[in-house]
Amino acid sequence: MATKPKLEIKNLAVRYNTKESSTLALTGVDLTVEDGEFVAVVGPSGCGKSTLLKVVSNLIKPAEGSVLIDGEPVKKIPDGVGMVFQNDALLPWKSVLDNVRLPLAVKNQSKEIQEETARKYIEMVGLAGFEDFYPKQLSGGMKKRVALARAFTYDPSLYLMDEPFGPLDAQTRVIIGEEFLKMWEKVGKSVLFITHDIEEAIALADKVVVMSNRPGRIKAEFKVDIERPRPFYETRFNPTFQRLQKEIWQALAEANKEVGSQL
Ligand SMILES: Nc1ncnc2c1ncn2[C@@H]1O[C@H](COP(=O)(O)OP(=O)(O)OP(=O)(O)O)[C@@H](O)[C@H]1O
Repeated sequence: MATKPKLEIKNLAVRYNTKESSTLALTGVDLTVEDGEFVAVVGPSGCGKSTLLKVVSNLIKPAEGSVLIDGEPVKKIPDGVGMVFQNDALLPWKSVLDNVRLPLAVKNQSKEIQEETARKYIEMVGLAGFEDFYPKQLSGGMKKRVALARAFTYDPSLYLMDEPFGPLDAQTRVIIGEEFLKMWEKVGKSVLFITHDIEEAIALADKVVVMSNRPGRIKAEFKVDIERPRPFYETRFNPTFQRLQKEIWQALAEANKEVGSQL
């Protein structure tokens, strides 16, 4: 029997209304994330990628269409959804260990479980030995690792990620991407991942979705038929990767040329 998709977005339209203006940010968006699937979304700046995540996390309401998680319409910030955003804030007054165990403290798990789980993920992101450090003592890349460890500690069934490696330099991006991919391949949860980086999208995802200029629509979808586990960096020398890279560049170039309706 086919399992229900983790996330189903149907005929979604989103409009930002102010006293002076009304902006159609998304229109006719259909997108599915299957259970355990990693979907990356790329698209021109301002095409509505962040808006899409905000609707899924119920931070804004759509003008039309529906968002279903596990077949149920989203009515509040859904349980079991973990968010990692570009400028993910750690609590500056809490140590690395306390930041990472926070989601379990909120869930009232025992102190032993909190510590054991948090230490496991701190080690997995390569920060063993830094448990008692405070955020101000860490580099940008290390803070990002702490944020990822915290997301994994929360253990959501659906990850919503908006440019999670955004502020990092190119080399750190690759290192963190590698760590993240290894961790994700172990847990295998559903992910909706926004990025402007085509190579990152192909290296990570099962499916890459290209959005058009505003108002954002789905322009094309590409299945990434590259076996797992994948080496995050070396994957880019795989012929399938290179073919996809070319096709996605072309789709994006066309999407960039399209002049969308401004209303
Ligand atoms: N709060 C808001 N009020 C009015 N318009 C908004 C608001 N937030 C976003 N927009 C508009 O909606 C459109 C989509 O914005 P969004 O941030 O979703 O794009 P994006 O694809 O994530 O962009 P980028 O890649 O540059 O981060 C843009 O034209 C933007 O100006």
